[in-house]
Amino acid sequence: MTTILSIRDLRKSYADGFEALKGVSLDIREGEILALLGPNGAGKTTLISTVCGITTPTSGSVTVGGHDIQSDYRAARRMIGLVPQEIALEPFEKVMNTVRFSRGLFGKRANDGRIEEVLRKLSLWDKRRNAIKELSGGMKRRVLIAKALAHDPRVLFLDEPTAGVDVELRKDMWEIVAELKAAGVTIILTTHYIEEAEAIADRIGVINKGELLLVEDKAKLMARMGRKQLDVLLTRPIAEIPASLARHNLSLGAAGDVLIYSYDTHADRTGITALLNDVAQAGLVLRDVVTRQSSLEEIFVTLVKGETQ
Ligand SMILES: Nc1ncnc2c1ncn2[C@@H]1O[C@H](COP(=O)(O)OP(=O)(O)OP(=O)(O)O)[C@@H](O)[C@H]1O
Repeated sequence: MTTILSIRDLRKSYADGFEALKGVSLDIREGEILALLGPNGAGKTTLISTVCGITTPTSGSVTVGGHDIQSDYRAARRMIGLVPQEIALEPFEKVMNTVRFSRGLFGKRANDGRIEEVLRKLSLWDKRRNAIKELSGGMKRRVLIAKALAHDPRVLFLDEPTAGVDVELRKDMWEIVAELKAAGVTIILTTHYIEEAEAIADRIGVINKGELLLVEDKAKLMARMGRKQLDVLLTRPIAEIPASLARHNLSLGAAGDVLIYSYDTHADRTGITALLNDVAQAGLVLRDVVTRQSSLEEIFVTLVKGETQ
């Protein structure tokens, strides 16, 4: 698969000396959707801003489609679209003009047919003659996307695209992202919503304190996430797990009164029925059973916590 965006040992120290990126390296494949997860202040926006040429890196390099973002910035920028986190739009400007203007900024020749397509896709066509200030918050977000798409970028960055939007608009956004992917656009989005990453990403990257902790295929992470734990609480502690239960791969809690069973929720059979039968056959009496799901969120929290220790 072709690499469209290559980030090498990217570092960013702000004027006050704060190191927001501590050597991030990442290759992004053409046509994929990568979700970047990270707590507040992790460096997600700094990373996106640097790649998009809004922030200057302290060191390291970034190429987009082979174009260096510093020495060949015009060509690099033309390939990129950015939907920023904050809504910064001219309130009195008309929707159509705002989007037209964005296209012009990238030196692309005017193409109202294309602008119409983009506005229709984002359900903004009926609002094209309205001033920005007459739009709802959700529509303003759509305008931000329309602006970012106006020059037909190959790589689209979405910084928290669905923060504070309603469920319907979130679903619409996901659909738009899926359509763009189908059209071959590479998408990098930051999000705080784990379910958003689950719903639309091909790969997931976790960033914390300026460092990329993990980049992994979502399917693999989901497999990890699919693990569930069943705690079988016993009325009386036991010294060891009976041999008749060996096939269930159980572990025994420290106090000897909990049998811990880990299983895959995606498997056809969880093995719970057989386990509980065997537990009863072994003459053990249950006090309670408790299940616990290890989620992507937990994996994320564990990773981020591990870093701070
Ligand atoms: N201009 C600046 N000068 C100094 N420090 C900055 C500047 N911009 C950002 N930072 C700091 O860099 C760190 C990373 O900020 P950044 O906005 O990249 O985080 P983020 O992961 O996008 O967070 P959030 O999820 O809150 O949007 C933060 O500690 C922030 O305070």
